[in-house]
Amino acid sequence: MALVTVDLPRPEIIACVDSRDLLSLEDAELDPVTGLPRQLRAFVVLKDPKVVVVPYFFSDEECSQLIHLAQGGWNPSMVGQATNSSEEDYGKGNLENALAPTRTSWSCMLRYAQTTVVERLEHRLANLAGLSLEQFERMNMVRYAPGELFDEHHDGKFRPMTIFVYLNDLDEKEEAGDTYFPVLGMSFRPRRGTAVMWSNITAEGASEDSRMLHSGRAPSTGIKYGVNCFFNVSNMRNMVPVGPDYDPADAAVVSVSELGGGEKSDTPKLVAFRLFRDPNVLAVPGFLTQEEVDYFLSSIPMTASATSSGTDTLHLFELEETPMVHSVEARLATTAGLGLEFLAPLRVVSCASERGDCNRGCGPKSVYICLSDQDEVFFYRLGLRLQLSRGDALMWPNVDWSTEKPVEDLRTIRVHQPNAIGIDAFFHDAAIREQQKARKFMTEEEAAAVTAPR
Ligand SMILES: O=C(O)CCC(=O)C(=O)O
Ligand SMILES: [Fe+2]
Repeated sequence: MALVTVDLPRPEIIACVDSRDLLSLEDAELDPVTGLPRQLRAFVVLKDPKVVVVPYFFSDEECSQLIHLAQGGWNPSMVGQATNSSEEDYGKGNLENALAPTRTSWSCMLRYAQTTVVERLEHRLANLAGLSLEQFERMNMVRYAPGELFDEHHDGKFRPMTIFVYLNDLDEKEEAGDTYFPVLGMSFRPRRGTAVMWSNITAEGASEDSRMLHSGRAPSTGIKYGVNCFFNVSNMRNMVPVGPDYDPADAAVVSVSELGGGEKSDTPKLVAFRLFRDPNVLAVPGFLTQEEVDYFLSSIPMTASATSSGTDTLHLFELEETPMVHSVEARLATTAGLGLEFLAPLRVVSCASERGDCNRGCGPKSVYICLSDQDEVFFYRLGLRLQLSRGDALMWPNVDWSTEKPVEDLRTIRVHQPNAIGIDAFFHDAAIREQQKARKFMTEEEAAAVTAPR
């Protein structure tokens, strides 16, 4: 990520920190409602430089949700091309732009407050760091299949603080997959929900603390999931101001299938209706044909059922998996006015009917296509109730680009009717398709079948 300028001596003896030894499950006394310890405990495992470990900082459910949100959104992790960049670029962190053998993991950036859980974690992280929420960068998820790694690097002096949280446990016998600090002589074992926090700058604050060099070492079996929670020197978290939530009774009701007269002709012509100007919410009646709706519904495994109150993925399609999937993807790209290469894999989902639980998606633009006979999507910050029939689509932005910096737009959060099923589609900021094809992505099944040499 960042170039390291100083060569410091490295101790031969390495201290391995297992957060479960610091605080066992029996001692943690988890609250049955939140899944978190009644009292979070932070352990200072090193005084200078200060390194803090917080066991059970995220609950099991919170960890699972983060992994779920990244599904289909994994891109090969990138590194900065330090040799071509100026000191100024490095200082600003404008560097993650190239594939490199020194970083072979996969990454996915979540959106700010993508769900209520994400928003809650953002606040918890800022409290732990003792820094402002505005300095928080979007959560940067990482995934390592066996053999994949992130070699020695420094998170950068433009990031005063890093909190890295492990989102799953590796096999009990697994000794690899740790986070290793060669200059400190310390190694951290991935433990679900455990946070490790350190500062990347010296106490004086002006320069990089070169002792914080670290690597994410490759697991040998199983997949390691984690999330980078970086605090930046600059304000990053810009949000569109939101007013109070609407009551359903005070909202405008629009029947999407009746827009444009509601006739169904033999030669379907797609028309996008703008239902809200700022933010720009579009509705496209009859976006999918009956045949297409049936096809997507038939992808849902018999055993699939929603397991949480939030958005649940029932089936994730591969990119261009079949000619029908490809043609729907291409239609989405044209209608959204964005290139196909930005469109993430389609997911058939069961939708959330509780406020805050619905996944806004990782990208700057979202699409929802109704597969249920009927649904009502309530944008409770816009006061807009949109009645949908099978095949009708909605599109909206998650980010306001009208000024030069991206501003997160939470006005388009929504709820559905209970048990609604549809397709969630997200357009990313990056050409996700090209990137996803640049490296072989190992599925959970493939990863379970391999052991990487250590
Ligand atoms: O995976 C790890 O253990 C550390 C990852 C890391 O340091 C990073 O992504 O910046
Ligand atoms: Fe790092």
